[in-house]
Amino acid sequence: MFVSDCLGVSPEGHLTIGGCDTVALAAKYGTPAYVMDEGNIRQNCRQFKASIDEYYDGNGLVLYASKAFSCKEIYRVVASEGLGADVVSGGELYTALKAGFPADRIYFHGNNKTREELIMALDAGVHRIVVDNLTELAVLDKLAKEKGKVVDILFRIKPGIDAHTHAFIRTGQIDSKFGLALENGEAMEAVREALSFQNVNLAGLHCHIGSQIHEIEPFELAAEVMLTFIKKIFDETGFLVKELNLGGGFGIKYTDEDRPQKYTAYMQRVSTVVKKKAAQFGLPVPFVLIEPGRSIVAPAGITLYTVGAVKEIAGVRNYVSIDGGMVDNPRYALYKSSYEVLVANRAADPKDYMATIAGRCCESGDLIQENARIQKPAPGDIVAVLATGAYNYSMASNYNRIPRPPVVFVKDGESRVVVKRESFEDLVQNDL
Ligand SMILES: Cc1ncc(COP(=O)(O)O)c(C=O)c1O
Ligand SMILES: N[C@@H](CCCC[NH3+])C(=O)O
Repeated sequence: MFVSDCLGVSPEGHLTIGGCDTVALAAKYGTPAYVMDEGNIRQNCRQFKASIDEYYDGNGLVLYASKAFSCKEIYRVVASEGLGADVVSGGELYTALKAGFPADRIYFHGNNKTREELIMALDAGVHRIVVDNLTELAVLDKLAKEKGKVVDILFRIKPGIDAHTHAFIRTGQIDSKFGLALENGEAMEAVREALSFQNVNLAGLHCHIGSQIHEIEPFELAAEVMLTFIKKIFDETGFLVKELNLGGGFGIKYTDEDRPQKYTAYMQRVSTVVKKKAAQFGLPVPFVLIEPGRSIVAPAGITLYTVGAVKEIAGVRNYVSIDGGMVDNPRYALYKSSYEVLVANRAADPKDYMATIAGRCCESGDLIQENARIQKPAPGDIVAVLATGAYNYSMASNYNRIPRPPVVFVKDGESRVVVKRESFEDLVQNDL
């Protein structure tokens, strides 16, 4: 019935998540509020883990790409499910460490890590630093030398795959700010340099072709390109790359139009390519990592808002104003992303009203959805936007000095706050 199977409707016609009534949650925690079903997050972690174990014969690891949603509790949850984590900034690393996430399961990414972040990662003893470019490689080797360490690295490679997704979230093609290109010899030059350096150890390669991808073929192509590069490295230098991180990017269902692939189908088809190519090249199958972010947390989350004014502009459109907007979910403003929206206190009623859901910022583009079909709302109703568990809280801002909403975890009918609502005092705490 809904885009995510953690959602349902109560006998009173209220939307439920993780066995909790969303109208009661809105009354208890206020709105706007992010609500996430911990059970759904854990189930997603388990599905990825089980399928990587099955298709790579236990020779693989799932990393949670924590840019999708980062707070202390999510690191605790994914750590307890046996996943590693991909962090992309000093802030994410700090949060993970504060949550007690084991450093030896942390992979540190970023296309322009600062010197301070590299030092922080070295001091923390993260498992791998994913090096983006030659400048970073040289800086890292020097920093590791100063600390008397040898740091294990992966190189981020652009496999030259143009995945079918929004241009802003496509990353695998040569015209991308991320990583080292194969076409112009830059990637091979980086490998040779790393092999000549004393304080970096080339543990493996990484690629990530983009996000919200529904086809499996681009992932198969990327795996083939990466295996071919591993073979080229072996032939030209004699060095055997033992670890291959194939990134994240698996699409999820935001609306009924989305047709995501089953993750087991992805794992089955991509592992077949990896094994086939390794056999063809006479090389051992590398240790394989994947980095899902969105697909672990997005389906588990919803955002609850309260309706303010409803402006019906005859012959133009109906604006339904909510008490949040681009500050807590900038994805429509950025990418025109589609979402399913409904009135949570009348979830079973027909969606017979066309509404543009407008936020409260001083921006005409502050919209959550245009011309969406929802139940006709009245002021005071609770609106739910579905599948907001990824890239919502993590991309939220304080524009117009609006405090960020809380994050509430639900599970089996119980709820608890894992991130408190920001207060006005929080907003001024760094002001002098
Ligand atoms: C390097 C890297 N890994 C993993 C991810 C996670 O992607 P997704 O949330 O689409 O699974 C991203 C974001 O696109 C990324 O840049
Ligand atoms: N933030 C983006 C995805 C970027 C993925 C990170 N590399 C989104 O909301 O879809």
